[in-house]
Amino acid sequence: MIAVPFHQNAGAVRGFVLFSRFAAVVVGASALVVLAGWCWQLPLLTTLAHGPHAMTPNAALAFVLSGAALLAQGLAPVRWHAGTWLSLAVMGIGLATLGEHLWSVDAGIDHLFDDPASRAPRARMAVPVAIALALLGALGLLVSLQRCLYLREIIALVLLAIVVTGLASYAVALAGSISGPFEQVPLQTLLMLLLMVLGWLSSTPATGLTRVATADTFGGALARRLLLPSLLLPVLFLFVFEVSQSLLGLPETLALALVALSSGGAVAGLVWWVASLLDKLERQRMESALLRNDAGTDALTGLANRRAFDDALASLLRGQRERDAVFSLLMLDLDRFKTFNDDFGHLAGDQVLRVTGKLLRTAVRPSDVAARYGGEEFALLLPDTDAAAAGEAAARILRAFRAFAWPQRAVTVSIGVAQATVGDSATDLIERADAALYEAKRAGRDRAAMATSVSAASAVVAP
Ligand SMILES: Nc1nc2c(ncn2[C@@H]2O[C@H](COP(=O)(O)OP(=O)(O)OP(=O)(O)O)[C@@H](O)[C@H]2O)c(=O)[nH]1
Repeated sequence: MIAVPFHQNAGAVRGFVLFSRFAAVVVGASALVVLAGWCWQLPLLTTLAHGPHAMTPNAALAFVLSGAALLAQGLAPVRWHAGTWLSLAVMGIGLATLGEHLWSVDAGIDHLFDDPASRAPRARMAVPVAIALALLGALGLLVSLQRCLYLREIIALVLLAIVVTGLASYAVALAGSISGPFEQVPLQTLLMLLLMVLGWLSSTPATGLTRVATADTFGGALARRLLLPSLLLPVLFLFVFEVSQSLLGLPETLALALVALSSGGAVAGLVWWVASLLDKLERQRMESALLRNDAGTDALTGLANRRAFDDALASLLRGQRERDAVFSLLMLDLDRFKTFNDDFGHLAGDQVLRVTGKLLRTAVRPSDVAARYGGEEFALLLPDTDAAAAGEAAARILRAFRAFAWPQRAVTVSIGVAQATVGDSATDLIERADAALYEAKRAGRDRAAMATSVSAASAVVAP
């Protein structure tokens, strides 16, 4: 069972870990076949992939060890496990060969699988392979030890650069002839290296560079789809360049124009692809925002519903605790609404509630929260508003109700006003505003009352 950290895409994390095991098995098994080829002198097995050179036995041994180290990495949670030692051995093989190249000595590392009777010529891996294996061992070592994250990522990037340059040389070779430092590097070595580097990076999907590629975000989705193709694009461009020159016989300027055209096309394709992904994402975001709005809206009045009001109140109380932010609450109740319903019917009553929604929305600022609290009761949350300013807002609402041309008969409203005080809970504040509303009703309706303190009776504002 693979533990998936928060914000990481579970499928991607599992996929990366499985890929790392797959890479370990494929590389380890292929390198074993090459070793078998050397042991039983079967040249066909030593050159698995097309190329002028066979993989040397000590390079194959290093890949077997590295594959085993990568497999052990997934199985052992401790730092110093078999994988750590195996990675050290891989590094040792690379460094020893490098030493032989540098000081022109024969330390015996090239004769590990020689048949003593046949006096076979030495099979020394090329310098780029020795460097790459030393780095591969170091990469495995650092991943196993869970140390030096940045150094680890730098080593992985250097290795990828070596592999891509080598593959690019092969792209040139496919179209013409290979030359330069990668002349003696077998293609299978490059492919095994690529698999191993990606395998080591994938074995810890929640850290370093791979963390972005497994993130459960748009960036993660993008990285998963684009990183590998962008690594291989230079190989493709070089191939196009060489084919157009050596196979098609095009002049260099035309070949360059072809490469420019294909790279422009590739970039345009990528931009289009990213744009279409962004477009899809934006539409999904808008749809879910609409759904969220529906869930927080009262169907009859279009105001915020009770749930949205509770959320807004909780957030304002948090702001008050954290930043000492001032805000006020108005509780409103339509006067004698039962009689209105009885006299003119529920449908006319519903129409009054709709108009009330419109009047409240126009009477307050866009940043205020106007909600239907329940039945014919409404609530207004006024951020950055003290009791005096909230009293003015209440007076404005009363005037708007009086000024409206109600079709059946005049409809009035009573309002309780309370400013939030430090230490208030939602219930405290609502109870104070309700008590003030009760005072307004008791004093004759069509008026507002202020809650003067936490416990004291409300001061009635004259209509
Ligand atoms: N038409 C309609 N009426 C509603 C709705 N929700 C609640 N009511 C009515 O609102 C009325 C509220 O009546 P009461 O709570 O007695 O208060 P009131 O008649 O307004 O009297 P005071 O509040 O004391 O001024 C009830 O008759 C409810 O049926 C609604 O969605 N539509």
